[in-house]
Amino acid sequence: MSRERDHIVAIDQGTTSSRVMVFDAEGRVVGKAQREFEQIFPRPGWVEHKPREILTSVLVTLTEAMHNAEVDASSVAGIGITNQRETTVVWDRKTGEPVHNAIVWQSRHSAELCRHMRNSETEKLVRERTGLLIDAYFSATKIKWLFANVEGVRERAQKGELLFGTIDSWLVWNLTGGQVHVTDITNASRTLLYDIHRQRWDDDLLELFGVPKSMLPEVRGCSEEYGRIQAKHFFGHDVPICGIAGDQQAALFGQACFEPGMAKNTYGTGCFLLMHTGEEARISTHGLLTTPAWRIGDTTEYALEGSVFVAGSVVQWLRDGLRMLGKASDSQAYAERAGDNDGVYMVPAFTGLGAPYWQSDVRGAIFGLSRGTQKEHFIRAALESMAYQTRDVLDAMQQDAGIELKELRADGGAIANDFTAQFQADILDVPVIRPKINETTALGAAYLAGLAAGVWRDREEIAKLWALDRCFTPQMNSVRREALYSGWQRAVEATMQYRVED
Ligand SMILES: Nc1ncnc2c1ncn2[C@@H]1O[C@H](COP(=O)(O)OP(=O)(O)O)[C@@H](O)[C@H]1O
Ligand SMILES: O=P(O)(O)OC[C@H](O)CO
Repeated sequence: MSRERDHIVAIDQGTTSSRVMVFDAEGRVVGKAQREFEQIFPRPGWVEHKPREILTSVLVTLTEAMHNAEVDASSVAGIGITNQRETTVVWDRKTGEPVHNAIVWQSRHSAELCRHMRNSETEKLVRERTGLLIDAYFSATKIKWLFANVEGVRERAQKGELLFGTIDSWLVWNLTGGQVHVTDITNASRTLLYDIHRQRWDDDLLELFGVPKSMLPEVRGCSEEYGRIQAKHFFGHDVPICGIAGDQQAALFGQACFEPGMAKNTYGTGCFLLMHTGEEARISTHGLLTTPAWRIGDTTEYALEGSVFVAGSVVQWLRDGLRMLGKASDSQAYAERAGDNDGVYMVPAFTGLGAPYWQSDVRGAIFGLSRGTQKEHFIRAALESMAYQTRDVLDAMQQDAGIELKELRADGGAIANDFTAQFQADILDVPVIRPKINETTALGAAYLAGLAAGVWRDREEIAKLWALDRCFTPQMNSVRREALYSGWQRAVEATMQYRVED
């Protein structure tokens, strides 16, 4: 067993599971554990989690991962946390008891409330200060929903009895025994309450959403010590928690996208394309979000983000909902067998459309069915939808940033699929490159913690650890590419004609 402090533990608290990974100083995974937890769907389009179950899943996987790694807790220099962003927890500052389930990022609880809040003035204010837009995706709308719908919550918050946090805050508060109520800039920036330019909670936005400042966490950088995990949770060692970032920003860091113009796309439940834009916060005019990439020391860097709500989860739906697949990876063979899409397009707008459309009251649709349509075409259309949605956001991003992408660094469960990766390269006409370590989210959190703990010296050292698994180069001719993509654009147009009440 190693005695030097040269390991870093990363907690990756995701939408469907909690994962913990133990990394060594070469950035290699030496142990890991993962646990799924309950997804609660109280109504169509609504998603909730139990905050205490999330905490338990983290504590259990933390122990399991350390056992699997066979390293002593005394060799761990620090813990990094990365998390599903925007998901909202409100709890009692004395007892730690949540006032409600966590309201999850994709959930449409606050969609109607957002419709009432939107006008040219509020939209301008929000866009200029936060880089976001008024959508049920973001935390402040979920807090407002809790105030309006859960008895006594607004009053208790006004009396200073309650705390708010995204999942990182909830975890740090609990892991430190209720001592530390913090978040980092990347998570704060997704609340709709944080001015990303001045880098502080914004009084006008607090007033707009009716949120008392007393319930908000202190906002810190991404790579510094926030507090120490209680020894009882970590084999008797109170190791520092010294890295925090939202999962998509952590993946950007884990992919070593450190230069302006570098971009990564993570194909998980949803799909999140982030392009590093340097120290400049560019406000999008094409339906994208502006978001801090990280703050390290006194330097804040920014990214443009295209958030797609449904990507890998369309494959989960084929597997669990339609029972068309035994396992997600079987989708590749079906798609290849189909040969082409046979004119079939699937628009998986299960919880509305995110970037660049931002239409919460549309739902999924499938087009181009004929008597000859087979299961293979259906599955292929589902996989192709991830690539088309990515093209939608990349086209918008290239216009916003004025930068032509040279390559796309890809990660996440669904890009393990070679068909998807190749088709993505073809539809973008840009090489898609997959790193050896596909778990870049956890890796990013580990790097941020490891920089603070002194395991890695600087980003140059980290960039050298990035290693290629496979590069998918575009093979499709441009006539076919544009014909396919124009079919997709017509399918999206038609989907947006059919509105539901949400
Ligand atoms: N080989 C595959 N082909 C296509 N989709 C896949 C494949 N493997 C996993 N997926 C999809 O990827 C998602 C899991 O990716 P992951 O990065 O673990 O997601 P998250 O972090 O959002 O929970 C699931 O939605 C699953 O359906
Ligand atoms: O948990 P993931 O990987 O689906 O990511 C969720 C995003 O952070 C939501 O903004």
